[in-house]
Amino acid sequence: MRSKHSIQLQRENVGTYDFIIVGGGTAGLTLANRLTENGIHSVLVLEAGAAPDEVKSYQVPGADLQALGSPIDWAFGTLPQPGLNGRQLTYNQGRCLGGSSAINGLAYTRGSSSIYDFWASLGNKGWSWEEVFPYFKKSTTFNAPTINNVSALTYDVSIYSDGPLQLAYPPYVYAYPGSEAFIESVSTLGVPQVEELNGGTNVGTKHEPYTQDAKARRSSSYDSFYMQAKNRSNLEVLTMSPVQQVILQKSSNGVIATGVVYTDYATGQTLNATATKEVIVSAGAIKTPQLLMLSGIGSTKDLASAGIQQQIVNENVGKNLQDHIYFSIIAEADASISYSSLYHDYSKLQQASKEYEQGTGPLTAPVGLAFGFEKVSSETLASIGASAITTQGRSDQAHIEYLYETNYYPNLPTPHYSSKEYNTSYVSFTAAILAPTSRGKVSVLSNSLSDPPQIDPQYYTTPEDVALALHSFKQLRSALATYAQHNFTIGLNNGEVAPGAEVQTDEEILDYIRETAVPVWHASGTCAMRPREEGGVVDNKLRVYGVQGLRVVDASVFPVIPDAHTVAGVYMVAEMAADIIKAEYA
Ligand SMILES: Cc1cc2nc3c(=O)[nH]c(=O)nc-3n(C[C@H](O)[C@H](O)[C@H](O)COP(=O)(O)OP(=O)(O)OC[C@H]3O[C@@H](n4cnc5c(N)ncnc54)[C@H](O)[C@@H]3O)c2cc1C
Repeated sequence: MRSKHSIQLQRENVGTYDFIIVGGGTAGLTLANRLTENGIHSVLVLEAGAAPDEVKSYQVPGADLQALGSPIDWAFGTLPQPGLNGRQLTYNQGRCLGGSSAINGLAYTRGSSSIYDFWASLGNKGWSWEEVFPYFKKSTTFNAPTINNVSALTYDVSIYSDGPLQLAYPPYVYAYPGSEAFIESVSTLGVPQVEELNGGTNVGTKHEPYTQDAKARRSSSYDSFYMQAKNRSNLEVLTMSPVQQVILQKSSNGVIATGVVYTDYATGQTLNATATKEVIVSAGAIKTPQLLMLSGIGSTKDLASAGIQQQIVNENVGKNLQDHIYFSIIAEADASISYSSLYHDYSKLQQASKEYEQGTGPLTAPVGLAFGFEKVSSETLASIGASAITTQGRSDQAHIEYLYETNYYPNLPTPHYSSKEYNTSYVSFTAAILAPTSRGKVSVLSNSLSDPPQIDPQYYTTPEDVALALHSFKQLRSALATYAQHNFTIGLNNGEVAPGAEVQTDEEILDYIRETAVPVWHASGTCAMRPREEGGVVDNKLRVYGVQGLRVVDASVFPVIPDAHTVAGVYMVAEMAADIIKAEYA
């Protein structure tokens, strides 16, 4: 779909704006809203994909996994991963207005204050928790639950405000006993049940709010920031318009970004648009470094091997890729607490759809239903061989996330596709490392946007990451044993079907993890905000080193990945960036 704005733009060939934003995703649409709200600046957003309504079920929280592989997903692939026994993973990223906020798992988590204080300590003045917190708050509205009969549905309304992004607990969890039992089980691991996790202390277990409104519809940046701004006359949004290159001009004052080259899919034309003030790249942590490289900004070796003429040398572009990665222990469970049947019995799915129309039932909630964030003590980190984490300024944060999934997760290998297992239901106990020490890379294969970026996350390639993975597996097994006392699981060994009780030694456990882990899709850090000589691509005002009029605003600027799901941090970065930019052009 093309927006009406795009048709108008095409006809009139209006090509000059104050700001051009590349990518109408999470950060891009947040920024577009804030930069146009004073009515002074004109903004063009160029988005490679369509509007998310192309896949209307994107709005249904419980259909979150169905968006993967659909037309609004880039569905990239990784390079073979040495830490995953050579497996190549699909790497999903949103390709539509709303970007990844339109296809993600909806969890809204800000992370520990110490992460942002750490960002500031890395040479990023202005980014401490105290300074970023108002921007987390500004973007959100929290819709308090109408029923208060669930002990883990707690919240502190003072840390949210009246921003466009809607947050809520799904109606389904009001009456769902499974996640309460999970929270209780995780609390036996030394992870206390807490009232709120988004106020700067990200250690504990509870339900978390989701990016959905009071009627259980997804609130992506498209549904929130874009919908609020879409009729402003100073905002133009072009869908199906991938940017091929940022135009850089050399002058006596240095290199200046003056606009972009983009392809208009509707007409097949390749056009220019001009920015009188700035080009802002918000194409996400995978595509932003790719676009900078295609524009001639990057490492000499990488650009030369791809046949790209270098404009600016920056060895750090695409480096420092950080991500979280999940694995799960899966247990057979009573059908009443599992979503499994929705994946193999269409009558159940149809029933759930009808319930959703009434604002109830399993589709009001995403598949990941309850959370626990463990801060591993320095003593334990030392005893498992992960003490390097403490010396890297990351001792005061959550190191592991525990997540409760109401189905067989990840869905490969999937026993319910075989006839023997057809009617079996499952729940999954999932763990992710939140303080990865491994670092990967995004690079380019050629000088064409048509070639996919080369994604190499390097999961589980450091001893610390492996040690934390093993630790979390053992923690998950004990949590499952507690959970089994509620009689929700079926069968021996607390219902465990994967990997199964025969997997016991560290070597066997690690092999299972390497064979089954999947990304959490939190790609960050590939255009890090840091001093240039310490690995940076942008400064603390998010300006690309060596180029005037060019900024990056998206997950790629995170210098260090937060100990949480990343979307809240992206909204915060975009809110901050908008104020930084508006102050510069006031
Ligand atoms: C499947 C999945 C599940 C996730 N689950 C969660 C979760 O539950 N909670 C959470 O907090 N986080 C989650 N995340 C992560 C979170 O959604 C992302 O970190 C965040 O949305 C990234 O925002 P961004 O602005 O950096 O990039 P995006 O939102 O991905 O936006 C980038 C945009 O740029 C566009 N684009 C790219 N290249 C070009 C080009 N050349 N020209 C024009 N446009 C271009 C893309 O199409 C896209 O719309 C998930 C992510 C995924 C993919």
